[in-house]
Amino acid sequence: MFVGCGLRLIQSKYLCDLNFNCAITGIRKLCYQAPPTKEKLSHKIGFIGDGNMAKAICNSMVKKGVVQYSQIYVSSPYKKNLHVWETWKTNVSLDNGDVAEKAEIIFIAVKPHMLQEVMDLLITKRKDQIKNKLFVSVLAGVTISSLEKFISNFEKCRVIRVMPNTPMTVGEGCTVYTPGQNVTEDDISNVITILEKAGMCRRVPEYMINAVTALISSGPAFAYLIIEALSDGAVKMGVYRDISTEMAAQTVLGAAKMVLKSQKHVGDLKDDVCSAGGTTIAGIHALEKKGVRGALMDAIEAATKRADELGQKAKDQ
Ligand SMILES: NC(=O)C1=CN([C@@H]2O[C@H](COP(=O)(O)OP(=O)(O)OC[C@H]3O[C@@H](n4cnc5c(N)ncnc54)[C@H](OP(=O)(O)O)[C@@H]3O)[C@@H](O)[C@H]2O)C=CC1
Ligand SMILES: O=C(O)[C@@H]1CCC=N1
Repeated sequence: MFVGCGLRLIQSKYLCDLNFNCAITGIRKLCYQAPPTKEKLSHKIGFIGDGNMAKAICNSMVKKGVVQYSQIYVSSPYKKNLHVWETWKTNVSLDNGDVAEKAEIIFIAVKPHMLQEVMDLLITKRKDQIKNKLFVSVLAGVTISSLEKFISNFEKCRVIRVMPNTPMTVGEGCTVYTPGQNVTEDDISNVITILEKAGMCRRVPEYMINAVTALISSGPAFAYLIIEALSDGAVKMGVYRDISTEMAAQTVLGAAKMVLKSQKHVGDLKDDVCSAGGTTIAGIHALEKKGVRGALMDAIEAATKRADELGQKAKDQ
């Protein structure tokens, strides 16, 4: 079928195949195979850690009707942090043990360096009360084997490592997950019900997850920087700031949708915009002279290496 086709055609056909969920094998097939999701969950969902990621997951679940705020349990040692959760009428506690004891699906959403302290306290204070739970880690870099070291202290507990991103707040998230051993199909179904309603959700083998963390979890920050810089350029050339930022964001959003929906290779889409002797190719030349592609590749490499380091630190603890 592809004999004599250019690489771009093969790649764009490949993207279509992925979109239509056909003709894929091996690890790629694994990425797209998942148990069916559910409409709603009746479980109590816990968050140990009350920050940006916990809020993004909680609010996207509630917005999509997967759970109600009354099903959410959240803890932080700092009362001031819990105020906003109280206004949502979730169940709050200053003791992580309460959340681990009451909730059935528990998101660990603290910073990676806090993991040891948090889990050691749970083991010391609540080991016998915490049974049959599903722990879901969003910690950058921290491996399933590091997590299972702690989880194995609690009877019949299981762990899934997920890597989400904050755009799930607006229903445009991108999340990956890797199940630990002993996780059931129903566990996976419950977790992807939460994640898929908030955007794209794919399973990946664990060896990919740090690079994917760089791409999808750090990626929004890279995209914000690019949008801000595009807006700065327009301001420099005389466009008002408020409209330039809005237009820069909509342009990036539109370009992203073209990549996902047009079934064309991303390079062909770029070429479609570049008229011979026109404005765009002049801009592309300026970007290439500054090494923008290399800079973005370096950003993914640096963020991946940092996730590797965070994972190593957690292992060494
Ligand atoms: N932000 C993102 O886009 C993404 C983050 N992640 C991961 O999510 C995790 C959380 O990140 P993020 O939400 O950004 O971080 P935040 O700092 O916003 O949230 C962590 C929260 O945990 C609180 N906290 C501190 N100590 C404890 C404790 N002992 N028990 C319970 N809570 C505690 C912190 O309080 P205080 O601030 O007052 O110390 C803070 O509010 C990290 O592991 C990160 O790698 C993954 C993907 C994307
Ligand atoms: O910067 C961080 O470490 C976290 C994890 C990925 C996105 N934010």
